[in-house]
Amino acid sequence: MTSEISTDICIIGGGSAGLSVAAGAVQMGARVVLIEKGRMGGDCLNTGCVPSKALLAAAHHAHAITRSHEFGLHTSAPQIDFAGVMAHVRDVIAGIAPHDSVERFERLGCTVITDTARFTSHNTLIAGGTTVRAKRFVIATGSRAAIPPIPGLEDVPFLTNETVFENNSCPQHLIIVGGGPIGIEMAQAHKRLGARVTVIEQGHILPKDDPDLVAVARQSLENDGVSLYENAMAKQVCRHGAGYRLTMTHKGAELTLEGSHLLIATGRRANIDDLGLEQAGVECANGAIRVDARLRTSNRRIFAIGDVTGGLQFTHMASYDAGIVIRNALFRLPAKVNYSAVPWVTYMDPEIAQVGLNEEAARATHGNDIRVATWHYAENDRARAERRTDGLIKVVTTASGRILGAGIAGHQAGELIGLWSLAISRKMKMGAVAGHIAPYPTLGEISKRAAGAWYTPSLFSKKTRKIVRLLLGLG
Ligand SMILES: Cc1cc2nc3c(=O)[nH]c(=O)nc-3n(C[C@H](O)[C@H](O)[C@H](O)COP(=O)(O)OP(=O)(O)OC[C@H]3O[C@@H](n4cnc5c(N)ncnc54)[C@H](O)[C@@H]3O)c2cc1C
Ligand SMILES: NC(=O)c1ccc[n+]([C@@H]2O[C@H](COP(=O)([O-])OP(=O)(O)OC[C@H]3O[C@@H](n4cnc5c(N)ncnc54)[C@H](O)[C@@H]3O)[C@@H](O)[C@H]2O)c1
Repeated sequence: MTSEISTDICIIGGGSAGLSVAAGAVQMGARVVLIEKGRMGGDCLNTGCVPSKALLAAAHHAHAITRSHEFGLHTSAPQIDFAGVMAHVRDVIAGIAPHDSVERFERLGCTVITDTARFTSHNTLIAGGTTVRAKRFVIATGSRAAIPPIPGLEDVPFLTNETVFENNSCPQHLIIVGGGPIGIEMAQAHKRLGARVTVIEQGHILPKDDPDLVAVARQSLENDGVSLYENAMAKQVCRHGAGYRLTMTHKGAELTLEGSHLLIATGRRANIDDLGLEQAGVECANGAIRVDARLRTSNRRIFAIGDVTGGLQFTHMASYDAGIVIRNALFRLPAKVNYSAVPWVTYMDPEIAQVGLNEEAARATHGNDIRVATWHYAENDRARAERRTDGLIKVVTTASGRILGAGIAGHQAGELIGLWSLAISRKMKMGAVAGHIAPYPTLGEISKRAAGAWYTPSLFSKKTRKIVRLLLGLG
């Protein structure tokens, strides 16, 4: 049976991006059709942020137990029930799922079609037996794991983010190809849950982060016992018994590893195939949908947001993009994206967080006319009390003190980065952060002290001392 629907907005993809537009638009009075071919909630809920953070939470708990003696507490080593850990992961997903469910979106007033969408013309698509005509479309079809051209890989089964959370038994030896956020989070999670773990990275780990922060991450992984091979090239993979044999070159030598499990985490590929983009007049560039600053595609009535645009691939960016689309599509406002204050966090322990420009990027855009202020966790009383003294904050400013970027490697870095995100988006100077009152003893003082450190050279200079002595001399 076929049917036809005419609507205001039709959204393809029920992940973070699509759901954010749908929930906003329908509650603002638009008629919304939402089409999802798989699980509502997309990657973030089912195979991304939520399961990875739930797995990491279990891993960090296990690790904390092993450190109990540092606090004068004596416990035995944690007994890790890997299947139990995975049950916890699934329980966390199940707890959040109702919020992203078909039922909730139908209650909000959306028409939800659970099928695959494909454009048939500039203003029509088909999903299952339904033809949808809409004034505006939003493509939010996300991304999937990109598979690198390693000889032999096409002939062996391997894990990606889509399958790694379905594994119920602890890998004896997990080999991870790719040292980006997925590879590193999964490496630490599995190591702390009892697996032997090896990471093979063609460059250096966490390449999008500041090298000073990455050094903290690398040390932590090495302390945990993760084997890291950086600047290593995987050459060949094959089956070996029930596991895998991987050959790589590293520091000029050829090495062979044998592992029980293989996880590929080498980046993402936008979901643009079989969408009928040609019929819709939507152009792609570099394997992703090309959009302008208003997130419009080459067909001005079709927007694209989230991972499918190949930009910054985070859930918070999917929601941010959704807000821009709502302003453009519903209110006809020419709202444009501004990505100057986008934070991101890798949730290893300690966390690695960045917002705005790191030192290298700031030098590339502002030359050497920048200043860098740092402060170390070891100088923070709360960090000492918690025995979490590894790490630092690094803030980059213009010569006049306008904040360009901040990076934090340390306990709760993800919670601390919000202040800097606000500071950059509000174009604040270091004085604003230096002048605020931070409660004692909190890790938040690290931010204030970094801002204070920025003033140290001028505050405690010969000139200041001269002025103070002069003023005191007045009586
Ligand atoms: C392991 C992992 C951990 C991550 N951790 C974090 C994190 O901690 N923090 C963070 O901010 N980000 C994280 N991310 C990134 C984050 O998950 C993504 O940026 C986000 O999910 C992108 O949302 P999206 O809506 O663009 O795409 P998706 O979530 O991929 O949703 C797209 C949806 O479209 C559907 N679809 C595709 N094609 C069609 C079609 N033709 N018809 C109908 N439906 C279709 C898909 O089934 C899917 O449900 C992580 C990603 C991974 C893989
Ligand atoms: N905490 C978070 O916010 C979080 C967590 C996980 C994922 N994500 C998002 O998902 C995206 C994808 O994550 P990712 O880690 O898969 O991708 P990524 O692109 O960030 O990192 C992939 C890494 O794999 C390496 N690589 C590529 N091909 C290789 C090869 N053949 N051999 C060895 N190494 C190779 C790259 O050099 C790179 O370091 C991230 O960029 C991020 O946007 C976010």
